[in-house]
Amino acid sequence: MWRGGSNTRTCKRRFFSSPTRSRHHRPPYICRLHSRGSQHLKAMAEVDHLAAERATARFDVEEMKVAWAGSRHAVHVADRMARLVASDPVFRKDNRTMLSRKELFKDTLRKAAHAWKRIVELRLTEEEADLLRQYVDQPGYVDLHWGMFVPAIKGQGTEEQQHKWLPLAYKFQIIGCYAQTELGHGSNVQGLETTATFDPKTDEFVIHSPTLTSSKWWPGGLGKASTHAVVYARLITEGKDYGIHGFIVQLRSLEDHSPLPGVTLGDIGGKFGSGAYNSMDNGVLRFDHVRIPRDQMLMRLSQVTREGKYVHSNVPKQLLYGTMVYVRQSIVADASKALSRAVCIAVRYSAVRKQFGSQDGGPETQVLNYKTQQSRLFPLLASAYAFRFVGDWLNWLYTDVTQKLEAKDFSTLQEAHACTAGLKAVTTSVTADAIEECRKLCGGHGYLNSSGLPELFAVYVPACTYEGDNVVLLLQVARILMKTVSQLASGKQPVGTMAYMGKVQYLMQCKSAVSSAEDWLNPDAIQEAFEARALRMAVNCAQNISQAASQEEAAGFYERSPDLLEAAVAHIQLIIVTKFIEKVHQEIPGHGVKEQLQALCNVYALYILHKHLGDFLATGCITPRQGALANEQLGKLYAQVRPNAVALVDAFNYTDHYLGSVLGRYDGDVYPALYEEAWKDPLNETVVPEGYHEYLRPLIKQQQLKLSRL
Ligand SMILES: CCCCCCCCCCCCCCCCCCCCC/C=C/C(=O)SCCNC(=O)CCNC(=O)[C@H](O)C(C)(C)COP(=O)(O)OP(=O)(O)OC[C@H]1O[C@@H](n2cnc3c(N)ncnc32)[C@H](O)[C@@H]1OP(=O)(O)O
Ligand SMILES: Cc1cc2nc3c(=O)[nH]c(=O)nc-3n(C[C@H](O)[C@H](O)[C@H](O)COP(=O)(O)OP(=O)(O)OC[C@H]3O[C@@H](n4cnc5c(N)ncnc54)[C@H](O)[C@@H]3O)c2cc1C
Repeated sequence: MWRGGSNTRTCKRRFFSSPTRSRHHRPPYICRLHSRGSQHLKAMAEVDHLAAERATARFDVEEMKVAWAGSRHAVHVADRMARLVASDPVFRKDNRTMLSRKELFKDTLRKAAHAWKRIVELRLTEEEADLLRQYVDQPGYVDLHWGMFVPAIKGQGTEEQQHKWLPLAYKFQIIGCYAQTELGHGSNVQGLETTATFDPKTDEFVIHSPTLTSSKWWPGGLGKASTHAVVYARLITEGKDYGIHGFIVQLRSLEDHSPLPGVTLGDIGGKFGSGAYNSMDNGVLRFDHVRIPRDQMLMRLSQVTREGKYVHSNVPKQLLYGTMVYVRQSIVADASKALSRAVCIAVRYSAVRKQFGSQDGGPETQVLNYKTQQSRLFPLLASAYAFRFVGDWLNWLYTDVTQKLEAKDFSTLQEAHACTAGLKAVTTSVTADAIEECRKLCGGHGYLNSSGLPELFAVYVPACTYEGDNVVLLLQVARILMKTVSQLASGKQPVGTMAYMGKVQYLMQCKSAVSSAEDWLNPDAIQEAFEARALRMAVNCAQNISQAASQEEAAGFYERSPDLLEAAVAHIQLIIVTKFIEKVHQEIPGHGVKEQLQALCNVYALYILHKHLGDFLATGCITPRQGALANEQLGKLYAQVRPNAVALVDAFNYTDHYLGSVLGRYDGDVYPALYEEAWKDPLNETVVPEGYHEYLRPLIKQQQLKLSRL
């Protein structure tokens, strides 16, 4: 029932079925020096400025690529798709931040059309097509069409409805978006105001926006591109409001793209940053009594009969939220991609950049050698790997839950909701902050658009808000935690990622046995500390809520919500640490690969412990001395990561095109690239700037005149 999204890692479905493939190779970087700006620089031969760094790696990078990507097949396909995109001039993106909004939007339409043409020509599989979409790396209507419109129909449409609408969507004969959020309500889905009133006389629903605040507001692809939408509206039949349901509504003519009668739509305007999410036409939509046939209500979960009777199938009504659950799990996988891109740029540049420390005219110190740089950067590197592995696990969980739902087993619905909501919230918040930290780690040059980091940040930050505001989602996790704690007394054994709570007697009083820094390398010591902290924080919250004198539970929850947020974060961090530990316990081939992952796993866990030391100490599961030992061990781990750092980011296997950063270039030759990039700015198109004769010259002349009068 949540057959919304396919697991693209395993899906081999071909859009078209011939095996013909073209091979593309990474073009060697040619340093094209700008004619005006760099006459004094000689064209340089290709040099690997990071070769010395790569030589110090103590593991097999090719095998680490496999561990990162998930399989040899995944490395191969990703490699092929990345090169295919990088070698195609239509997918150029280095000028993106200089385009006007209109140019950027047209460029997005062009890229999407070209991508589709290549997908058809090369007969790519769904897995390959999705990778191609990712490497094109420009948000656009196709994301919502494939990522939400199609999944909503698959998950909430009947067989008949799928049969009718999906072939049209698969061939782009219609373009769809997901129109849920309104001007007045986004987080509170039950508060949406758009109405869908059944008219038994004509066998139609009348879709209407009764107030300004009921205007649909934000849906991506709605503003300019979509012909159709899945619209969420209050279903009213026989005079009764049955709450939110999904409806397929045509918005624009399939002939000339003009809005259909009764439909008002447009783009909601420019967004944060240059380039970035401005390629997306987030839209506004109002309905004035628009009529659609009854069979365009998505009727898999509930139906309205010809006579207007409302019938709800015997399934949980939360299945209506299935599309959001699907996208939330894919957002976790995306977090590791965005974070690893930022970290790749910051690590490579930190290895190239030198400041201070020159002795007797010798070279200065690579900034990567500063312990402060390492203590800011290596936890982010470890987090990228942690998010990658927890993302893989979440993808598995989602697939598993989907299969269970198909068999009408709803027992894991709550687990899926808690994990997708919580992991979406934690990974996106950490990633957004980490991209900004990587910008600072790159010093002044990180602030240039050509570093790639400002745009990456601007395009990424809305992930903290869309698909559920992170605070709202963490409060959902907290509610489930409180429910689980309250059931412990009745002897009900928690399952899945909450199973550790079943060890309540032990975890509430255990004391860590760590007595040396090395003891923190023991995964059991880490696991126990994280479990004890998460459980004790949850139990403390539950006690405080119940003690909130004479208050109702909801009021107590409201009062304690800041603490509940922290308890939810602790629970989610435990999941991430657990999944990383489980990953490292698996058989991992390749010289030194397992050892590196082990080190990164320890960095991730001990960094969290160090950062949230207050939580661990307050709940009493570790002592201040044990906290200090964890920090001591962390320092040793950073030293262990240092010689491997560049190779660890090479293992992400990103092309220079995808990274889109002069600072993160594979060859580390950043200075000529920075220099060259500066000259491409439109301001440098003329030597004397436009406006000189109007504003600068008169000013200077006026001052000169004043001076000459003195
Ligand atoms: C050319 C190239 C072609 C390429 C071809 C490629 C092909 C490949 C295809 C793959 C493509 C993939 C692309 C993916 C890209 C995706 C891009 C995404 C971009 C993102 C754009 C953004 C979109 C949006 O933002 S959409 C709008 C999102 N909105 C929200 O998230 C709203 C948040 N609010 C809520 O979810 C709810 O209001 C909530 C949960 C806060 C409260 O709900 P409520 O109904 O009021 O309920 P409540 O009382 O709190 O809870 C009741 C009960 O229900 C349980 N619950 C809640 N939610 C769920 C759930 N989701 N699942 C299960 N259970 C749930 C809750 O726990 C309560 O339980 P009980 O306590 O037991 O009653
Ligand atoms: C780039 C982008 C793309 C989007 N794409 C789509 C799309 O394709 N389709 C679609 O339907 N929607 C889309 N959205 C809308 C998005 O899903 C909503 O903006 C999101 O769900 C947050 O809802 P809101 O805007 O109502 O925030 P609000 O809920 O108004 O949040 C405002 C503040 O209130 C706080 N808050 C709210 N409720 C609570 C609470 N119960 N307890 C404590 N604090 C609370 C929040 O934490 C936040 O700090 C998109 C949004 C963005 C930014």
